[in-house]
Amino acid sequence: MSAPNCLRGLVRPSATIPISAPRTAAPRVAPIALVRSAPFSTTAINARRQDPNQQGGGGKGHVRQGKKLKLGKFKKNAVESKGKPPLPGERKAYRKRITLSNDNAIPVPWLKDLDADDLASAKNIARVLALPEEVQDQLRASEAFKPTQCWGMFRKPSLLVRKESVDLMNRMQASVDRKQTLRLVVTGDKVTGKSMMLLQAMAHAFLNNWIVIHVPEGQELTTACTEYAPIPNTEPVQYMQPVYVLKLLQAIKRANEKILAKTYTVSGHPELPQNITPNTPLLALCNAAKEPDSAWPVFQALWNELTAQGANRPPILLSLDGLAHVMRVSDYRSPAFELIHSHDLALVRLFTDALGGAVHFSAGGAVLAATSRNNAPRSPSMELSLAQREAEQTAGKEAAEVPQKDPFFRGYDDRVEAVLRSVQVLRLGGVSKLEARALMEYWAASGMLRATVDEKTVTEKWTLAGSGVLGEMERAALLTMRI
Ligand SMILES: Nc1ncnc2c1ncn2[C@@H]1O[C@H](COP(=O)(O)OP(=O)(O)OP(=O)(O)O)[C@@H](O)[C@H]1O
Repeated sequence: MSAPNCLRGLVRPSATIPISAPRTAAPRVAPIALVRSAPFSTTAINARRQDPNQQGGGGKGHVRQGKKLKLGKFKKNAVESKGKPPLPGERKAYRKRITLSNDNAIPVPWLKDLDADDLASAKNIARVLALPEEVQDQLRASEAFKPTQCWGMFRKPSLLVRKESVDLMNRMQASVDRKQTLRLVVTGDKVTGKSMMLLQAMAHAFLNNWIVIHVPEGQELTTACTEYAPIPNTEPVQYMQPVYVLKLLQAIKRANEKILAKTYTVSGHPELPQNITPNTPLLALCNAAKEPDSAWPVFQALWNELTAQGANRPPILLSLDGLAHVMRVSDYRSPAFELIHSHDLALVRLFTDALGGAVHFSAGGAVLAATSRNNAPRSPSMELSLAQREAEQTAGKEAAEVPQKDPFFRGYDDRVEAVLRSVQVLRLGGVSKLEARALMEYWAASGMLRATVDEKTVTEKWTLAGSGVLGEMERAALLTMRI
């Protein structure tokens, strides 16, 4: 209300009080004391409500009594704040969290820990063996366990020794005996146990004092989710991924600490931030990488040391899961905004060179890769090369026709074919009924399978799981128990 109106309201006599009420003979005095001012109000309706004489609608103005249109009556109440939002990376850490033990599972009395040569021994086929604690730590540091696997259901992380496991470990052992490098790709249908086969190879390597370098997900290198920078003086230009390499170096250090402390450099590395002289433990060399900036030069120095010819080195296992991701053009772009081929990323190049046979380990070793069916881009050249190698491998046993390129398809990649020209292929399928029974007996002994394990149940689950595909068997038998 404006100021003049307010003042007028204060002095105006009320309409209900007669100005000349006490008509007496007394001299007329202006009845200022009797004047009642209208109550202060903000609107005409309020003024009427506050005025007792106007109650009941006696006034001239119309007060609407019925329903009123209320805008926004269905608007949700503001959501209450539910505390602190998760920090960056917290959700991902939760998603990738690995639980290796379940206190509610029954301990299996007959479960034995793995020994150095258990995985290479044919007498252990169709047996379930547990991972020793030290190896669990090493595998965890290398990120060999996957959140999609069923580790969190049992008291102790254990694995089934398959016919193929023994075959692979024997090939690895034979290559070390001959001081050669086994180059092999594990492939097969969905959830047939390819990642688990890599894990078994790593467990065998750790138990036999090899140095293990493992790239847990090929896609982390090529989907443009980590920083990259061109490496000076490389032609054609190669790119380093400093943050990823620093993480990898730390994983290598944690997983191979004991063996790196006992292995010494053969040459000096004055180019590194911390001057490394000959005869320094490789562990100290790994420790020289404190910042992403120095990670790639340190990794290169470590790799040169590990592959130094004539030096006293332990056998080396280099492995990668999700091969298809590194067998294609990556999502990174060059300064000219052209897509970068995965093999121009220095770390991927290092792996593909080793898989292609360009690297020789002085004490022998293995370069292993596993394909994945869960999350993999199409790589026609990789598929074709693996099919060709497989056909060539079986050619001696049966007359298999080697698949040829489709002359009308233009999506083949020569660089991929060159890498996979001479690799061995290990195809995984379902397990035998004997192996399936061993695993089901372990599930039942742990209290996770509430059925009598007999011929009928084993056959039922084995058949339901597409002839013993391990991931499917878990789905058929343990799905209800999955945490
Ligand atoms: N040797 C084994 N012993 C016990 N369990 C196994 C073994 N091999 C595979 N499994 C189980 O089978 C499931 C699938 O295994 P894995 O993750 O290795 O499959 P994969 O072939 O790598 O799958 P994808 O095709 O999705 O990449 C896992 O839950 C794992 O626990």
